[in-house]
Amino acid sequence: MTIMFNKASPLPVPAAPAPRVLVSGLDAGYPGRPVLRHVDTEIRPFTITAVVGPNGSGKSTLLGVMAGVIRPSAGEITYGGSAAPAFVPQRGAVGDTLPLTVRQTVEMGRWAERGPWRRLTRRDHAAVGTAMERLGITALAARQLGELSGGQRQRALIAQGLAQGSDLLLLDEPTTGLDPEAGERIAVLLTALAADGVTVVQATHDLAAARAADDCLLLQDGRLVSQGRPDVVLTTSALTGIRYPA
Ligand SMILES: Nc1ncnc2c1ncn2[C@@H]1O[C@H](COP(=O)(O)OP(=O)(O)OP(=O)(O)O)[C@@H](O)[C@H]1O
Repeated sequence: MTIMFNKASPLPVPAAPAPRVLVSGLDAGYPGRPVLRHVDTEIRPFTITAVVGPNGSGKSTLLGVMAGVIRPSAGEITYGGSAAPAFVPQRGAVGDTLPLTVRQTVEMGRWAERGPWRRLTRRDHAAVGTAMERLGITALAARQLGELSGGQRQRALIAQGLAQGSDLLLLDEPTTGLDPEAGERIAVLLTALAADGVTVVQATHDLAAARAADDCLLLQDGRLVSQGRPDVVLTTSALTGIRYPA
């Protein structure tokens, strides 16, 4: 007797989602100071990508290009989404002597859409309130930025980014200089944001944060020397090679 099996038709392989950011052949830097050279990479949507590398390797420059504040000298950057990225600069780059309350700081996140001089609408206030709540800083709303701890100030800056309502959040060293508890709080928050559909890219010197990311980009002297899962990128030899303490 011959038993005939129906040949199973192959299951359709789900297509990988389009990258949220696609970087091809990118060169960028500053007048008279080329930094990034021939960078090719893509940022997967709804993930956390850690950009790592030694001081001066070009992490902030890459974020600046993705944020649209540094113009590439060659190559292309394309976005798989319509919302402009929200950029959260290094905490040290934001003067802590500015006479701004936490609420005013977060409200500045609405300026891109509203402009600095127009009154905020009810929708703007709702976005600001939601961002402050999400970051656990509602009770600090009336406090001056300069009176806050490093972790609180960092959360105010992330809330400002969130208030922009973008699904692409670019953060420059969000946990640098924070105590482990404050850093962990931010790490948990970024994970929750990614789960809610935000694509997160963070430049970081924090090895724990890099290891917890979905993807890592390792820069050295402006070149992307490795990219992929953290366990593949952050090998002992790679970390020794870039003079990170392993
Ligand atoms: N505004 C600027 N004008 C000229 N050169 C700059 C400017 N900003 C950065 N650079 C230089 O570009 C190079 C890359 O700097 P970048 O800030 O991107 O590195 P990084 O990896 O983020 O460093 P770090 O870990 O210290 O923050 C460095 O050599 C730096 O000195």
